[in-house]
Amino acid sequence: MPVSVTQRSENSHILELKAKAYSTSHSGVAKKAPEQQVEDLRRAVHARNEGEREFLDAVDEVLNTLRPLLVKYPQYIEPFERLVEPERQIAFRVSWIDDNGNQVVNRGYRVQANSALGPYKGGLRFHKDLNMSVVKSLAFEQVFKNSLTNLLIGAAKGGSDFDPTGRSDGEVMRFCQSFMTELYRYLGPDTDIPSGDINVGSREIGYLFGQYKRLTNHFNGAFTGKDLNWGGSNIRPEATGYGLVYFSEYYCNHRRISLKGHKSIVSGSGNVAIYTVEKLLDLGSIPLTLSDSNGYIYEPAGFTRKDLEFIKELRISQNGYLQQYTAYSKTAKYFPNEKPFTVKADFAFPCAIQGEITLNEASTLAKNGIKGVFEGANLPSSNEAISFFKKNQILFAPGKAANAGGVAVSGLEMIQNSQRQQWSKEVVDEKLRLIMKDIFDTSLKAANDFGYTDDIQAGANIAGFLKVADSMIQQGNV
Ligand SMILES: NC(=O)c1ccc[n+]([C@@H]2O[C@H](COP(=O)([O-])OP(=O)(O)OC[C@H]3O[C@@H](n4cnc5c(N)ncnc54)[C@H](O)[C@@H]3O)[C@@H](O)[C@H]2O)c1
Repeated sequence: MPVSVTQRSENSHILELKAKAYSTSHSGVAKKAPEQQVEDLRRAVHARNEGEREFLDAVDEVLNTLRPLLVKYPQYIEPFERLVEPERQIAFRVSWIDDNGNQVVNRGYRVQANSALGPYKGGLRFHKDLNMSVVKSLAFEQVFKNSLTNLLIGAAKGGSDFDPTGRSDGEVMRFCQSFMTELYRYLGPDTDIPSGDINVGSREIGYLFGQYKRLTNHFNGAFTGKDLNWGGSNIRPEATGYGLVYFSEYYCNHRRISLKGHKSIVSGSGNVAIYTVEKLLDLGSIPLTLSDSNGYIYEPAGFTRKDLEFIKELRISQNGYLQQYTAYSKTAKYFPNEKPFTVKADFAFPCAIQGEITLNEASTLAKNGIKGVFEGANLPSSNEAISFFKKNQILFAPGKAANAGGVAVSGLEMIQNSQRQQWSKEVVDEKLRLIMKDIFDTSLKAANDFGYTDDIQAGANIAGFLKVADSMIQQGNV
């Protein structure tokens, strides 16, 4: 039997035995040294996915930390080789009619990365820059994240290059209906359960679910992130931001530092950023910034709860660009076309989009004395930035662990749906807190077990991988 991550240090001799058994049974096939096999695999993945920069960066990020494990226990090289190839990739035309009667053609995607632990699960994103490489990178990342939640969910990601900014409700609805008319055949409560992501909130989930129900004649839990009235979970909108701050608190406590009374940079101003700021305020921390794709706002004494309520309203209004905040606040400064990572602060919470922290931003953050970077967004830091943080003893929590609260509460929504129940806010929040604690503890233990001390990025990759890989081995070569 493969051993679970939590048993791993006690049973490391079992892994050694399995490694020996594996090398004996594969002695005729695996002639090359494991180091060479891993390097060959890396090259093959790069050649097969040439030009898919985002996807290859995501694979390299994981492989960099898994390499020692794969070399020591080569029985895991084969499952890794299968894991980097998504089980299914769907790309499709989404044709719809805008308010002026014109035809618009967009592209839809769903990448079903891995189902070793359960039905595919992961968000849908509507963003003009979305392409197959980005979707594959996010789906790959989701494999490790979902594994860490311990909720028995597989991994997927999807969306479209449709940009809902400035579109009417009617246009968004017609787009969602056309999108779902193709995607519905790949979904279902035991098959694939999407939720929201950038620009896909409760309005879009409503339109998508409505069309799914019309086409399948089933009212079931094929979506999460639903409205509370028809099967949503309490705390789902807040879950990613709250979970991020809980996770950061556990990491800071471990290093005997505190978020309380310290200043934070937050990027983004969407779902994740807003509830990150809300929870930071609960803890007595001082959030200084928020941003969108046009620039950032800086509130020198930190946002108050009243400021946050204004920002929430701004977001709901269709033209809610962040710049409008300066008409409300006399003290805030707005910096067009800039990112907030030049502001001097103790902690950074990137909560907008992938690739927002490159080596440039990382070194500026370090010069300004940053103590920790906790990712609310998926893949916001480049691989060079991550190495830089680690070399400079800056705490770094990768999104796959730190922002897993969103998918975790989606998993709890699935449980509530199948039981036809709705739990209270307090119950869901407590479960969220425990899940984030468990992810932190599991990642820390895996890091310790494999010689990475408290490197949570390495620990999260190892713990997330081993559970999926062991399950893949048990389920045979499929
Ligand atoms: N919603 C969730 O539950 C969840 C869970 C895990 C991870 N995430 C990740 O968190 C991030 C934010 O998602 P969200 O749900 O808050 O989405 P959202 O649509 O609510 O907000 C997205 C934010 O990103 C900003 N943004 C978009 N493009 C940008 C660009 N090019 N440069 C700078 N800012 C840009 C938008 O202005 C907005 O403030 C994404 O990386 C997403 O994948 C979300």
